[in-house]
Order: sequence, then structure tokens, then C-alpha cells
Amino acid sequence: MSSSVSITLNQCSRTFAGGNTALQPLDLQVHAGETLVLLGPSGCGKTTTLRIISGLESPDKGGQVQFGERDVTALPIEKRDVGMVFQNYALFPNMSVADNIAYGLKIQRLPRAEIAHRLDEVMRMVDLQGLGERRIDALSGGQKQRVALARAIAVRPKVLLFDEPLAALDAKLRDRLRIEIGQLLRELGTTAVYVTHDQDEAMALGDRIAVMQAGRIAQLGSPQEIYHQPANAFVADFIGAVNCLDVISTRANANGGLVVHGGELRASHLRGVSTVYCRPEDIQVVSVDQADVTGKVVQSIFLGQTQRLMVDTGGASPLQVEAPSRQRWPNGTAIGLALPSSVLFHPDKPTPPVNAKEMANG
Ligand SMILES: Nc1ncnc2c1ncn2[C@@H]1O[C@H](COP(=O)(O)OP(=O)(O)OP(=O)(O)O)[C@@H](O)[C@H]1O
Repeated sequence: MSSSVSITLNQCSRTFAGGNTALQPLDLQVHAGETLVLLGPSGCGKTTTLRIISGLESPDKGGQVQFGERDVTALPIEKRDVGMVFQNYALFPNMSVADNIAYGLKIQRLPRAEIAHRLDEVMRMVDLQGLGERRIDALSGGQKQRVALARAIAVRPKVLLFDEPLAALDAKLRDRLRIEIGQLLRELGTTAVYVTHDQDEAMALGDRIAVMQAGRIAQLGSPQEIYHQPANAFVADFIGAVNCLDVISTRANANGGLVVHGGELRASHLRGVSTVYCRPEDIQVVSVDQADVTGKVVQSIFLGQTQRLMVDTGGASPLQVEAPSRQRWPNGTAIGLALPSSVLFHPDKPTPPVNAKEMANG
């Protein structure tokens, strides 16, 4: 469709009346054609960032927003050539599906035949064929969000912005629409920024993910980087489940490898590191005589495809281990675990300090 454009934020901060700083000075580039996901807990500044990109909100003085080479900081939303999709749909409830989708095209005064062609095209893309005459209030939540999506893409915007578009839908529908939005974004090649607090959605949709914390970007990277090389404890903990092990000794064991002792590690190669992390799915259940660590199952949580075992290894908190779902480990079962050193990671940077004011804001 339209040629894609990069988005650049230079030193964009946002302080609200009363000194509430929603966003610390932020530098961010969204590459042309990519989908960047803004992910983080409630109040971390995702929506504020999105609104600054859209033109619904201005950055504090000194902040600058560029689309490609063009400075759009002073332009209102209607002059920025953006399409937006919100959680609450923001449709006209008493108008038909077709009239909602065609709304922006009529404002652009496109010829009638072109409007009909675009309507047909986008309704097919979002799987709404045959529903053109239906009133919005006679649609399901999923159908409403398809209409909102169709309306956003019908005008062929340079930039697509999504603010938690799937948050109001049930889990099954969310999964389906997530896949469809991903396909659509790849097909369109439009630069997109997608706000969510759902890590699965972020992983599935983002070419890159910016994990935000208290008005700052805690890490920006591919889903794989964010998951396997989290930059700090906050990111490690926010994305997926993680075990935290204290490194208590730098003495080597007989093999020069690592020894897990309770929730703690002894490992010669981790000199100077105080804490390491590992994901539950990277710990293997092995026979007790081959184990790096042994313990007792204290709880098992059935998750369908897998089960999460909580294993007391004598440390401060049980290790979480992902195990096949068909096998049974009753509470109290002795279990052996292998923890290859290749799956351990330790954040390079300390977590940015969060002061009391930011905590109160977040
Ligand atoms: N208009 C406003 N006036 C004052 N404070 C605001 C305003 N809009 C947002 N904030 C504050 O700025 C901070 C960041 O809000 P923002 O909506 O960007 O967060 P978010 O990450 O999108 O959160 P959520 O997931 O809950 O929507 C919050 O502390 C919020 O209360």
C-alpha cells in the first residue's frame, strides 16, 4: 500500500500538571515498515508515548517527533497520516459497518468508485464480507475490532498505531485476532507501533519490543533478545517466568562447572556475579544420580501442554521447572534437575533506580 516511513522521537518527555512525569526524555526510532511493540506494566508511559507519536499529545518543550525526514511535532493528528485502533473500538454505534469504515475515505473526498473498491478490499482483508449493512451495536466485540482495523487501514496511512486493541476480548478471540493482525501488518508493510501489557502479544507481533518501566525504556530489542538476554532484573522478571539464583561462591567444583546448592549457585566462571537467572523450561528433569541439584516437588500446576513443578531445593524459594504434562510427580516426590550453564543468564546492567515519586506515579 503506501510507502512506509520511519518514526523518530528525540528527547520526548511528558510532564503533566502537578509535576507528574509520565515520560522521561525518550529517544526512539521505529524503522520503516517494522512493528514496534511498547510493552510494560500499567502506568509505565506506553500510551503517552503512543499519543505523542499520534499527535493526540504533545511532548514537553524541546521534544521532537519526525516521520521520515519530516518534523511533525507541531502537526495535529489529522495532519499526520496515521491510523489508530483503540481498545474501546471508538466506532460510531448508530452507523453501519460500511459507513464506519468509509468515514475517513469520505472526508478525503475520494471518488465513489474508489471508496467502493477500498471498502471491498479492506472488508475482505479483515474477514467482514457480507456485514457492510450491519449496525455496529449488532456486532460482537471481535467484529467491532475488525471494523476498527478496517477503518484504520482503509485510508492507507503511513503509520498504524494500536492501543491495547485486544484487551477487551476473550482469550480465544485474542489469540485469533493477534495472528490475523500479524499477517495483516506483514502484508501491508506499514510502520506500526503497538501498545500492550501482554507479553505473548508482544512476542507474537513485535519485530522489536521496547520494554518500558517508569517512563523509560528498560530494554529495546528483538523478542528473542528480550527473552533470552534480558538487560536487567526488571525485564527478566516482567517477560516470562524466571528463577533467580544467588551465586554464593566462586570456587570451582570438581568439574569446573557449577553446583546448585539450594536456590544458590557455586560456579567458578561466575566470578563477580551475584545473581543469575534461568527460565523454567530450560531446567531438565533427570535421574537423581545425574542431577546438578536434587529436591522435592512441593506443588505442580497443570497448564495443559505442560505443567509447572515447584521444586524445593533448600533455597529461599522453590525452583520453577517446566515439565511434560502427562507424567505425574505427586507432592513430596524426590526429583533430579539438570541446569546446564548455557541456559543461565545474568543481566549486564543494574536495574535503573526507581525513585519514590516515579513509583507513586507508576
Ligand atoms: N492526562 C494526564 N494527566 C495526568 N497524568 C497522566 C495523564 N495521562 C497519563 N498520566 C499519568 O502518566 C503515567 C503514564 O501513563 P500512561 O497512560 O502513558 O501509562 P500506560 O503504560 O499506558 O498505562 P496503562 O497500561 O495503564 O494504560 C501514569 O502515571 C498516568 O497516571
